[in-house]
Amino acid sequence: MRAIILIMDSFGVGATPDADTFGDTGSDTLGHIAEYCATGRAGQGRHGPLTLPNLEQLGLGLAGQLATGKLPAGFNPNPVIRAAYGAAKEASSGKDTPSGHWELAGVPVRFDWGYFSEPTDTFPQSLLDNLVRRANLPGYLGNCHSSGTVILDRYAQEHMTSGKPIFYTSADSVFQIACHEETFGLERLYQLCEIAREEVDPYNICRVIARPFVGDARSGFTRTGNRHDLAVEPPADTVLKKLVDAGGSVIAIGKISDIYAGVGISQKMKANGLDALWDATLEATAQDNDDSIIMTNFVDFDQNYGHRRDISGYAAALELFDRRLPELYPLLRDDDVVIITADHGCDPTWPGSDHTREHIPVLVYGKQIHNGSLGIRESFIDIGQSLATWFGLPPFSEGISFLNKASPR
Ligand SMILES: O=P(O)(O)O[C@H]1O[C@H](CO)[C@@H](O)[C@H]1O
Ligand SMILES: [Mn+2]
Ligand SMILES: [Mn+2]
Repeated sequence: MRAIILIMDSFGVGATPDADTFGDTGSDTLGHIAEYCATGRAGQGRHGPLTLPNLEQLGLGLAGQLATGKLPAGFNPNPVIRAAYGAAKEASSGKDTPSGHWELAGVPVRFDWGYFSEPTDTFPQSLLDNLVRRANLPGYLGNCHSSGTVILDRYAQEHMTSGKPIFYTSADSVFQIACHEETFGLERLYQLCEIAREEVDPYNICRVIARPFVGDARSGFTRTGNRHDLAVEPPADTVLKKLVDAGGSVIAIGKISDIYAGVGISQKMKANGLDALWDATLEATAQDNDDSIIMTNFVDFDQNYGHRRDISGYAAALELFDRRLPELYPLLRDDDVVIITADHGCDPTWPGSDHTREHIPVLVYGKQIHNGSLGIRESFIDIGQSLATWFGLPPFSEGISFLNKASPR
């Protein structure tokens, strides 16, 4: 038996009851994209209503309706349903990527991460001094909150001439370092991030992220697929770790391995871009790998469209994802389950550039699945608990399974 878990990074389906504590009441990644499409306000590079026929059959529109009370614009109120569908609230205190991923693997993050919250002069001087000394740097640029593309417009040229790395953060518990792959060097950036990982540990920071880029002032600067996240380890055993400990395997595609700090991962497949991530997912699913979890993070939704507040881009990416989905079906076996979900929201119509506190969709497809509503799930932990049940692993102390133990072939 296998579980194929597809994380549509940042694809929320409507604000949770606790969204007010995050300033996110009314945010709705799916609902707002659908509304903008339906009213002709998402027409760059695409046109018309948001068209996701395959996800609709898995209950996406109804999951949105469960979360918000309102069917997303353009969705059929009575679709043919081929899956179990629901929407889940988050138990973790943050709305960041690791919290979301760890929680859906059974391990919520109830402690508070450390944050660098000052908008400018953001990082403690002693941290900056230690980095300059230990990595032998000529200084640094940034030292502020910023979107990762905006900060390149501001500092990339100066970085190239001075050799000073760009340090920045966001509302997340992150220390991000942007450097030019050629002038600064990719390996040197990774080494700097290793040092930074050690230096931010006392501040309880979840991730150090290498954000390499290429280009020049004339042709513009672009970030590359060589991003690398150095996360701390999950605070308890995830369902991935439980499966590997029991002799199964976990195939991590895209940034999944980074997010779980490599813990509970048997094999990594890197891929850059939605199509390449789909190709890798299909390749892994086509292999004979019984007793395994295949897990893919589709980061583009978040990184290229959600944070960039690019509504048309997000809609087009969803439509591409939906078009590729049917390629998965012929590769599935009778004792496989597919779970399509997310880790938080990132409503591209929302002010600012950060994540939004939202329900995630929980779409569950497989021959052994009873189609129909799973309702509102109290936490993402239900996904991890369901996987523990499915694979016959030791259960988590909380979370309610929506799966039965798989009947093997
Ligand atoms: O603006 P960029 O660099 O894409 O940063 C985004 O990516 C980081 C990690 O997900 C978050 O801090 C978020 O703000
Ligand atoms: Mn994320
Ligand atoms: Mn993000």
